[in-house]
Amino acid sequence: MLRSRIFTRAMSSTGKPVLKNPKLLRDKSYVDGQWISASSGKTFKVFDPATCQEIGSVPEHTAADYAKAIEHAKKAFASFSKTSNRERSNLLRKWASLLTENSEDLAKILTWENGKPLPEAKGEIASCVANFEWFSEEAPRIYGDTIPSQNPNTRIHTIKQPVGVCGIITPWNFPASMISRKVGAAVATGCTTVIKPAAETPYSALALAYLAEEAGIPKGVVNVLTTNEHVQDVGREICENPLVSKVTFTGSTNVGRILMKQAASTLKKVSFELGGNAPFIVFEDADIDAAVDGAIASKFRGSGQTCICANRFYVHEKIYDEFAKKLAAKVSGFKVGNGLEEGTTQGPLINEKAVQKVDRHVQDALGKHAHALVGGKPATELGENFYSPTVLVDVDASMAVTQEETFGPLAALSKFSTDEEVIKLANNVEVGLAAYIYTNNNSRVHRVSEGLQVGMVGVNTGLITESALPFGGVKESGFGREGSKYGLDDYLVIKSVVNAI
Ligand SMILES: NC(=O)c1ccc[n+]([C@@H]2O[C@H](COP(=O)([O-])OP(=O)(O)OC[C@H]3O[C@@H](n4cnc5c(N)ncnc54)[C@H](O)[C@@H]3O)[C@@H](O)[C@H]2O)c1
Ligand SMILES: O=CCCC(=O)O
Repeated sequence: MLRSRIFTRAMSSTGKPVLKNPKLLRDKSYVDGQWISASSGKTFKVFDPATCQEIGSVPEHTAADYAKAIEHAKKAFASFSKTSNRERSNLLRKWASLLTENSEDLAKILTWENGKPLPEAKGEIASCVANFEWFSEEAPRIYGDTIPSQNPNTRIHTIKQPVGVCGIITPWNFPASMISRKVGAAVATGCTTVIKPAAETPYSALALAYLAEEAGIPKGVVNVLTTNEHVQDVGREICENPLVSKVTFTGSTNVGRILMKQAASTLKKVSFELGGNAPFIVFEDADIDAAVDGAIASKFRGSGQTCICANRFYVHEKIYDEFAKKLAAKVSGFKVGNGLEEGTTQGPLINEKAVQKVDRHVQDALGKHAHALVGGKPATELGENFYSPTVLVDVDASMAVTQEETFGPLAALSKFSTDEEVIKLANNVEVGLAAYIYTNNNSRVHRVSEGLQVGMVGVNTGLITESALPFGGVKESGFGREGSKYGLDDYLVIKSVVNAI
């Protein structure tokens, strides 16, 4: 029954999504305007996390293959860095409109390899379009300054120039939008790129490369190469190759630490978006129904696998029981299944390891004194990568879920009584990406937002991401801001020109 519904909706009898434009599904890497295999001829397999069926194979590139791509990107930089800002703006606009034209197909590919429900995948593609449009609007406005000198016989002005070749390393949880936020800024500024997508989700990245080619982005500017077993050597190559000027990475804090050490050898510019452990705080004066909706949006998007997902819920003791009951009721109404099936609200996790991590957090909490209002175990009847959306109550700071990012569909609820107490609890972790607060007290909004050690605060909303938002964290969640009016800064260097007259 389940499979037949999936197949009638989006799949052919061969198990591949029915695409209007089959050319979007690429099984080669894109380097210097050519579609290439790995120099060894080796490939690796990619699997659908919902069915565990093979999707296909893509090239298994070595560090030496990436080094060649970096050389091409360096060569392309010589001319691309000299193009006009308007020209680059137009290229980004064209790329954005091709994404819009192909958005249904791109979303299907994304769901197929990542598992998220199709409506969420469509939302992710729309966010890529928004990122490219945003940066196409920023590109013509890269201004320098005229600065009054202390010396009456000297004039100072600054120009902003592209930093150079950018190494881009991205995760599987947003296989398209994490690339678009980085490559959009790179193209806007005149940088060239070598992109390493996650091995779990290479097809969205390759489809973006295909549309870059169609948009007329010059060869060597956008290079996408896939790798799986060589990831550590490739990471080292990107970080240590002297032709690369900047490394931008989204992923886990532990890998961020490795890359930062490696990039230190050539003192590259780095910007890192790393793991989070977002607190979601509901004060006693909050609109409880709105807070429940916000909690669902923040916690369960991507089955809990976004870096800004709420991870720790702190609910005021006066409204705790009501909030918990309402949240559990909504979560029990979720439809868990294959993301390509109509009506699915929760897809699978990316792999078995992810399921094990969620279960470790759940069992640790249950083994202490937490209780499950809903869920609490893997949903093996749906497939090996599914976990039942879970709400736990009576959670406290002794449990792993409050200290580590779960990255899965587990809402863990603790009680608090005072503002000071909850701010302390919220800040008692090493990371600081996002936080959410629900309150109708305006002075509390300011006090608490200012007291939280994070890069982004959602106030009475569980959804904060958009291209206008300076996206990024503090503490061990990394540094640098993507999107927004600041999103180009990491791809530019300021040159000061001092002119004696
Ligand atoms: N801050 C953000 O914007 C953001 C966004 C998405 C994910 N994340 C974080 O990423 C984590 C989940 O994603 P993940 O499991 O893919 O993380 P990950 O760090 O394991 O992988 C991210 C990327 O790094 C690559 N990688 C892994 N080891 C590497 C190495 N030694 N050298 C070079 N590259 C290497 C992977 O192949 C992938 O492309 C979560 O902790 C999440 O919070 C953060
Ligand atoms: O994982 C990163 C979050 C990205 C987003 O919210 O779109």
